[in-house]
Amino acid sequence: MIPLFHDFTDRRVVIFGGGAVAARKAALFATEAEVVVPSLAFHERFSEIDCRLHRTQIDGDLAAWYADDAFLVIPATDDAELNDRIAARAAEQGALVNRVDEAGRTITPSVIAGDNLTVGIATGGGSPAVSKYLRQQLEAEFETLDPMVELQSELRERAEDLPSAARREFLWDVLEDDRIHETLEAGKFEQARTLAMEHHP
Ligand SMILES: C[C@@]1(CC(=O)O)c2cc3[nH]c(cc4nc(cc5[nH]c(cc(n2)[C@H]1CCC(=O)O)[C@@](C)(CC(=O)O)[C@@H]5CCC(=O)O)C(CC(=O)O)=C4CCC(=O)O)c(CCC(=O)O)c3CC(=O)O
Ligand SMILES: NC(=O)C1=CN([C@@H]2O[C@H](COP(=O)(O)OP(=O)(O)OC[C@H]3O[C@@H](n4cnc5c(N)ncnc54)[C@H](O)[C@@H]3O)[C@@H](O)[C@H]2O)C=CC1
Repeated sequence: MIPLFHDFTDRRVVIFGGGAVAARKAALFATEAEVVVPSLAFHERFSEIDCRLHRTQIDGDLAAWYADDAFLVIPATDDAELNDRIAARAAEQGALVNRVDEAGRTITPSVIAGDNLTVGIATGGGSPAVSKYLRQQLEAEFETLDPMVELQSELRERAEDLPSAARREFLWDVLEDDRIHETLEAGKFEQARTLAMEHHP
């Protein structure tokens, strides 16, 4: 499987079923997309998620109707046979389908989303728990690496006029300077920038 990052702004995501798994998917996609959730019942977590809840009984025709203008459809009911039907009707409408009860062609990774840095982790459906475990391990690194992206973006601009080899060396000297990592981790961005500029040729 090949990871591909997609901007979900102005995309519609329809999640069928309102259980715990659906709520986790909704929390992720609602950060960008317009999320609609048809279901008979809704997990309490939905009260904190910015999405539209439609209380309804789902069948194949309704699934096709919802899928018509959806970019991504997530069949997330606890009824595998119903999920099969939703997936088939959504695919007919040309929507992407993310099954939650088996590894299909599209899967949701574990995500760490910083202000600047995004990490997505998947195991091809082999072990979602390992994806989650690695996400938890990497989250600690994020406190430094997320602001590091901001710093590096600035430095790339400041180093625009350097010959490309010198520019690359400057950026890597900053990346490999432990003092700068520690300073960023302490939340002292200005000080990190000053230390970084010491490497500027
Ligand atoms: C194929 C996939 C389809 C998809 O959902 O897109 C899928 C399928 C299934 N998951 C199952 C179980 C669990 N899923 C999790 C957790 C997550 N599952 C997620 C994604 C995916 N899950 C896709 C593959 C991702 C990959 O390739 O790694 C994550 C990463 C993203 C998210 O969903 O938000 C999220 C972690 C988010 C985070 O916190 O970082 C845990 C861990 C836990 O709960 O502690 C368990 C229990 C332990 C275990 O089973 O491993 C079952 C059995 C259900 C049953 O038993 O009934 C199936 C169905 C099957 O395997 O047949
Ligand atoms: N991808 C993942 O990470 C995981 C996937 N799963 C899979 O996800 C499925 C869903 O899990 P949960 O959210 O825990 O289930 P759940 O039982 O909490 O939620 C199912 C939801 O579907 C709704 N529903 C069922 N049939 C309906 C119908 N005909 N019309 C309208 N609404 C209907 C219910 O009202 C309920 O809100 C599980 O069956 C399992 O196969 C489970 C754990 C993790």
